[in-house]
Amino acid sequence: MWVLLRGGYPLRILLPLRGEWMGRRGLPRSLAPGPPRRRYRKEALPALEVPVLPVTATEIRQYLRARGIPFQDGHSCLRAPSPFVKALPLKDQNGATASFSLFIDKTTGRFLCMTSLAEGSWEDFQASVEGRGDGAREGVLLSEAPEVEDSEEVRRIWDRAVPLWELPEPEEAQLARVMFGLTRVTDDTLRRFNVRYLRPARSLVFPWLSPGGLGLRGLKLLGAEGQGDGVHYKETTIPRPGVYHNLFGLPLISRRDVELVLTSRELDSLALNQSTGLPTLALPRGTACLPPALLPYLEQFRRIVLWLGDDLRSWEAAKLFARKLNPKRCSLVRPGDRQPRPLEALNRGLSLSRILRTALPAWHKSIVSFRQLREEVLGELSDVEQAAGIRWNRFPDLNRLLKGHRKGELTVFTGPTGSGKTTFISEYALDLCTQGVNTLWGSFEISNVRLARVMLTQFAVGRLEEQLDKYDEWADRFEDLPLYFMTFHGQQSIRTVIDTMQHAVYVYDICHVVIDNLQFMMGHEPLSTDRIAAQDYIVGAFRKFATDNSCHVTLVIHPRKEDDDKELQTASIFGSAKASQEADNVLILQDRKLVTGPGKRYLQVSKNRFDGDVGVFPLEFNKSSLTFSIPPKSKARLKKVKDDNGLATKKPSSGKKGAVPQNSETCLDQAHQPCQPDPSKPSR
Ligand SMILES: Nc1ncnc2c1ncn2[C@@H]1O[C@H](COP(=O)(O)OP(=O)(O)OP(=O)(O)O)[C@@H](O)[C@H]1O
Repeated sequence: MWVLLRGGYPLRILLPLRGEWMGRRGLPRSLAPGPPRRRYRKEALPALEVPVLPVTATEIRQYLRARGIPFQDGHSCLRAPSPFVKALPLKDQNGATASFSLFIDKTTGRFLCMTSLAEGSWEDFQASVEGRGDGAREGVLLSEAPEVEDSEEVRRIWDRAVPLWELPEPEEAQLARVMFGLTRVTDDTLRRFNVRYLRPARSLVFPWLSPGGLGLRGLKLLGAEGQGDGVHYKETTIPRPGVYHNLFGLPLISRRDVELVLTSRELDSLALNQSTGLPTLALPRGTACLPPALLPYLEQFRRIVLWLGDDLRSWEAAKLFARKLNPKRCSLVRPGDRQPRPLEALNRGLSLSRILRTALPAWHKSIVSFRQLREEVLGELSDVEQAAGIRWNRFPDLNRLLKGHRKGELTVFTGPTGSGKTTFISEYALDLCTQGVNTLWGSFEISNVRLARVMLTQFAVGRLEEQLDKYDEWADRFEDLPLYFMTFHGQQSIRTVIDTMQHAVYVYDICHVVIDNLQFMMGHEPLSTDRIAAQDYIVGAFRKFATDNSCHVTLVIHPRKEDDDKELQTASIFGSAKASQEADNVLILQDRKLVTGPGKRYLQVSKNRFDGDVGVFPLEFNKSSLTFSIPPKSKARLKKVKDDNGLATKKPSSGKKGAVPQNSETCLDQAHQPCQPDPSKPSR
């Protein structure tokens, strides 16, 4: 992840540009493995695994009672004695709690045994309790052991890294402290958290230690790089981010700790712990996600304060994570000028304990007064750019009209049959996904393989058929996107689809779901005798899902049959007016080939609830890259439009994390570059 350093540190530091000496993970070649690596993975794409019948907390409790297994109800998990360790004699209440080392996630049924590190699905647990299959232990996975190759690399890097105070040149240590904003963090803090420095990569190294602090399971490297007047941080994890489940700081937590401050960066945890003495943990992937696999480690805390950052995205993430952790025990530190992120607060000489005392409870009843909302409203007003959502890199005209992609909205997308709806929506979603928007695809019409092929071509902005030698390189990068696919094909019931989406939001922190298309949910409806009522019901279900889960849903709906030479309108969406009423945005792919010749399409924004701007802009299809992004020759036209709106003169944001360039030239140039990972966004 790249994070722009903010705060009052001297920023004019000359740092080497990344060049030839860097290997695949951004590590010096001497430390990176030799030839490009291919790993065999069973699934090339992260297809979403959902239990056939999702289990509920009530069913889990009933099952445990029926089997005579004692359990305790926790915040996000049930605790029970683990069948994977030898039973301890139960003497007293404390003894019982200690021996209850099995944590069963109340939402998914997945379990983790903290003693043996065995883990598995609810079905695995049932099979082992019932002694089915190959016996109790064979049915479950042991917590993913690092690949040999990874563990060698981890060990090699760790052994070459040294504590900052052991660097031979004091100037080098001082430069590193300045670069990482650590001038006020003491050696003692760095020692307690076991932080080292890797000289050849000019990176801090944060270890991922096994419970008990003995084994080394992985590493995170944090590099700093000069960029203009600023410094960018870049994170690299081993193993790769998807399985990097480290709660940094865990070895320092005692069993008796009942309060915790959760941060989104290791450096923030250092600052917090040093200045408040409170137990603190850092999330492995910042504000991108809170994997449920980590929840058992957080069960012991009666109170958790989330202090994730200083922007609106961190605030949104804190609210979402609090839901998973049980909002009743969570408080949130609101971003604000006097409440920056912990490391910056330390460097500015602010009192971190005082800021913690201002944390707001995450839980409130279903009725709120303006008093509770006023801070939220202020946040939106003072950060208009982030409140408008994430901007597309490839579609500046869409930014001009819709302003951005926001959580909790419903977008309805329609267009004539075969006009390129799937192709367009694939690029539109891919653009957001490359910027760290965790995306779930429900492609009911075309197979995931075909869809992924289209997306990969769009990602590489070119035909891969003719450059198969580059396939692995692109596929490796594509694989690291936070992109998931539902494995449904053909007709599905809306209930199953919503359950799957719910599961994905919980497990993968999905914030954008694409459903292509709604007609595939209508066949199984009990209301199918009345197709219009069925569609209304389904649209209502997606609307509710988007609002309840603060997740954007993009829904493709076929138009009703109209004359070929007529343009579509909002009223052309199949069914009653419900779809357009419920939608926050309505997008129509207009096919004016009869007038303008084949290949020419227009995208019309015909509803925009956020700020009302509607309009139309041309799309030109590029058959080899399957992209619709604005071709370079439209630059002048677009620039004029931007100038007319006064947007082209607008400066890019102050460099806040999450901000994207607004300058139209920048966006256009990016539109036809092969998609390089955006350095200001999580690199996964
Ligand atoms: N503007 C375009 N000009 C020419 N071909 C296009 C254009 N857009 C998409 N295509 C091609 O047309 C085919 C159909 O595209 P796509 O599946 O995206 O259409 P669709 O509108 O989703 O279809 P359906 O109505 O069946 O859902 C694909 O092979 C795609 O590459």
